[in-house]
Amino acid sequence: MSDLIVGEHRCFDGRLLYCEHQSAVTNCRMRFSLYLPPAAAQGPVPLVTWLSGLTCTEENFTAKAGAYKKASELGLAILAPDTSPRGEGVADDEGYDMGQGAGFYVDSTEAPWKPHFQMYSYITRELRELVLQEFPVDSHKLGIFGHSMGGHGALTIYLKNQDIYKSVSAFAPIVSPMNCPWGHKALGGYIGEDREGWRQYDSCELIQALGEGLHRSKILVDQGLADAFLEEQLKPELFEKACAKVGQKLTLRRHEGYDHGYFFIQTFMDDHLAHHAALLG
Ligand SMILES: N[C@@H](CCC(=O)N[C@@H](CS)C(=O)NCC(=O)O)C(=O)O
Repeated sequence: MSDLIVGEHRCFDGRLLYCEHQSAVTNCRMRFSLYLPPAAAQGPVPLVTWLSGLTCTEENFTAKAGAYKKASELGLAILAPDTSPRGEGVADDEGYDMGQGAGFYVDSTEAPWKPHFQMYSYITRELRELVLQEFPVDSHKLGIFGHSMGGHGALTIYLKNQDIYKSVSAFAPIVSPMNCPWGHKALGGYIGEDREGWRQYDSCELIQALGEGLHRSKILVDQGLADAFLEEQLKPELFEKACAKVGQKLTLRRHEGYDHGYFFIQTFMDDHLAHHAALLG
């Protein structure tokens, strides 16, 4: 048994693991949860990584998304990391939208964030390699999805690493941090005020820059129309336009009455898992 495991629960005949390790990338202890479906007892299974939104730890998705019944049936493993480095020696901000709980899945270049806030490298390199090494997961069948700040993380990480991730989807993603207050604050703080550097973390910019080089897997995005952040922060129409410009297939579903929270997420979770299972095979 892996010595990363600090808690284990049987769940829909699979294993829900809580894990902890010392990260060389974020320079602190990091926690994540990992669901292994029953099929993982027979051999490597596809893995989807879930990236959570602002204020979340690994626990929000694990306890509130209602994902594991379907993941068990489909034979999908799900990895849910924390959203930032944490601890007393780690920089923080008074606001909920910066610092601990708000890593934005970028590699910081600026003080005071740079020594720990390296979430892009942590997710795409260190954590991925650790999970592949320690658990029965198929390195050729990796997908990524997320919510809000984590939707931004999933879309940008997928677009920058299509050799690694074969499927992507998002719930209420921040599609263009270059065009919303959450993004301006986070990218300005973590990357610095030179907006040229922001383009590498903006899914609308990335998709247009890739153009014909795009992987042609369909992207799935769900958005609630009663989401309080829709107009000021999320702006899915910008991603819709960017995808249309380069011929990227996108299913963007707008749902009357749904807000930004995990009840919205759990309502459409099965569709997202089926989307990933179909693309990962
Ligand atoms: N005012 C909210 C804003 C943050 C927020 O809505 N976070 C979303 C992601 S952007 C979330 O998933 N919150 C935790 C939860 O619903 O379990 C708070 O402080 O919780």
